[in-house]
Amino acid sequence: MPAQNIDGVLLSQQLRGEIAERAAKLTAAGKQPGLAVILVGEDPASHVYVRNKVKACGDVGFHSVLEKYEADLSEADLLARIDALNKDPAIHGILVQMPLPKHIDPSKVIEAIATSKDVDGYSVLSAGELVANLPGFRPCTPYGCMKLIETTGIDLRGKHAVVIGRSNTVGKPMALLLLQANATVTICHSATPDLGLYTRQADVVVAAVGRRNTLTADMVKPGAVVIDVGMNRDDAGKLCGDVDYAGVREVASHITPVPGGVGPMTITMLLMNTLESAERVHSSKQIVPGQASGMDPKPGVA
Ligand SMILES: Nc1nc(=O)c2c([nH]1)NC[C@@H]1CN(c3ccc(C(=O)N[C@@H](CCC(=O)O)C(=O)O)cc3)C=[N+]21
Repeated sequence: MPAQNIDGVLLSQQLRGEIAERAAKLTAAGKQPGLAVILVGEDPASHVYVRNKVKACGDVGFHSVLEKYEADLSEADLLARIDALNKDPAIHGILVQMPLPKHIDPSKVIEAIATSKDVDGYSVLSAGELVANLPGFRPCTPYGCMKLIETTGIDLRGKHAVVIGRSNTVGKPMALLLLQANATVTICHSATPDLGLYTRQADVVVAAVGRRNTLTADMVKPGAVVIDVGMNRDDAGKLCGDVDYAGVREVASHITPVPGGVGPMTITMLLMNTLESAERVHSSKQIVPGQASGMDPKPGVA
């Protein structure tokens, strides 16, 4: 029996419905959620993504502002814009679309965003909150992957999850989220000599490599859950993931398609983070030493 398709468009629709309801309550109370999206330069793909994000905001009743700048915008001017948005009470989330032009240091820009508005979850402080199990904004793509995995009903406790890829935006946070859900986690990457050796033992595989056909049917344990974060083009120029969907579908129990899997969920979790920022769900922004709410329940237990 072929794998069940995990439909990221459908799950996004459901979650965006809930987000819209919660947003309407805030708006009625005079606190409409607001997202600012900044785009620098001419990258055509970035223009498409940014347009989708702004449209998604409108669909759930958020206020949004899109600021587009020429590729020669100075780093200082960009930092000044972020500073103004940090202080703007109508804005609860700030997203600076990556990649930035080469003369701008992405790390400087990300760290300039107030942690309370870092809805991408890209800053060092947000990353630290994830590592420490503290409340905070989780990076949208791995956060969305966790929601997709949840729909399969799999209990991750005691399961082996293999993440392929170690980027700061996907692979590393993905591994931490799976770990937090009590999976045993293996991280594989470009220097892993025999990928199949690991993936064949996996109950869950998350592929986030950026190379098509990285995961093929012979590398997958029967019944595994397969999440495809890849965004590549095939020879015909069609969007495809890192997974050989047609082959792996015959072996896995559940699999996400590309497009229509992880991509839409990335935008949905951006909306969720922005909503929770407006609701001030994560109010832990001053970290008080010794009061970390995410302390391990039983200190000393590995
Ligand atoms: N600061 C920042 N935050 C980001 O979250 C961020 C970024 N920079 N830079 C670029 C990447 C890429 N990204 C995508 C989000 C949704 C889809 C998406 O919805 N994809 C659709 C298909 C879209 C199509 O057909 O081209 C899908 O998979 O079904 C894709 C890519 C967010 N990114």
